Amino acid sequence: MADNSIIVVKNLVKKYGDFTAVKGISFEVKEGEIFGLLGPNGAGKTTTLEIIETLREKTSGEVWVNGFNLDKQPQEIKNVIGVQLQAAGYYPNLNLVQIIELFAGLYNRPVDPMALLDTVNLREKAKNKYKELSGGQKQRFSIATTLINEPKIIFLDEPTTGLDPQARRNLWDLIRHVRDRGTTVILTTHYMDEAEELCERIAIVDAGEIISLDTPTGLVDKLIASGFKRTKEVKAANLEDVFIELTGRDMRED
Ligand SMILES: Nc1ncnc2c1ncn2[C@@H]1O[C@H](COP(=O)(O)OP(=O)(O)OP(=O)(O)O)[C@@H](O)[C@H]1O
Repeated sequence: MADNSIIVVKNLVKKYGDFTAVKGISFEVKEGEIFGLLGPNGAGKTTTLEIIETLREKTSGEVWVNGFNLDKQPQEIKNVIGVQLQAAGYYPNLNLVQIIELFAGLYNRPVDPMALLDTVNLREKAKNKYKELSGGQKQRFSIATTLINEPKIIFLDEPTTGLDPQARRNLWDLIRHVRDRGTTVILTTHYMDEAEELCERIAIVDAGEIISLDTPTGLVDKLIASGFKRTKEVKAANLEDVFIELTGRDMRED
């Protein structure tokens, strides 16, 4: 294991009955990086993530997180990771501060809810209920919930799905900010631009296998070196550039 690998996955297999969703994958995530699992629907990204998070049983293989073995030290792993708490929406009558306090209680940790809400730019929504937030605000709040226990690693499953371009950029900035504070980030996405923009290294997952793993530039260079040529001429801007240029980078009531 390389010294700076905070996650090590070896020959991980997950079967659901007769169906093998994860087919013996191996990869390492380095401390302090943003690592992406990129792949189409059903590739096995969420399954892989949730096994590492101790939320799903694996069929075989080995996993270490921060040096802790998944089979022997799951509680130690839970203590150093932050997961998105989907349950936030189950508390319709609690406001954001109360939800944070509730989860901090579960983690048995003191927390400063306003400081945490500041991190994700939601201070002014502190007294609002979760259901009153927009899609982008919900996503930001869900990132805040990963940070409650001051984890070494956070896991984000499709963090920007369903957001508009401004909100996506805002969330990318937030994820980079979290990483800059020293937290390792592992995320899943099926957006190429997100992986390219945000991730230091990407594992491309398809049908339960890692078919390539490298930096975004490394992946593109490999393809070019193989003789690949685009059939269509590429313009210096794309439709998303047009949209951002016309509507601006400012956040909406996301
Ligand atoms: N609990 C389960 N029982 C049976 N099959 C499952 C279960 N969870 C996932 N699968 C199957 O395993 C495969 C991988 O699913 P997974 O959710 O890990 O993919 P994914 O890459 O995260 O996809 P998506 O991008 O759609 O979220 C899929 O074919 C899915 O139907």
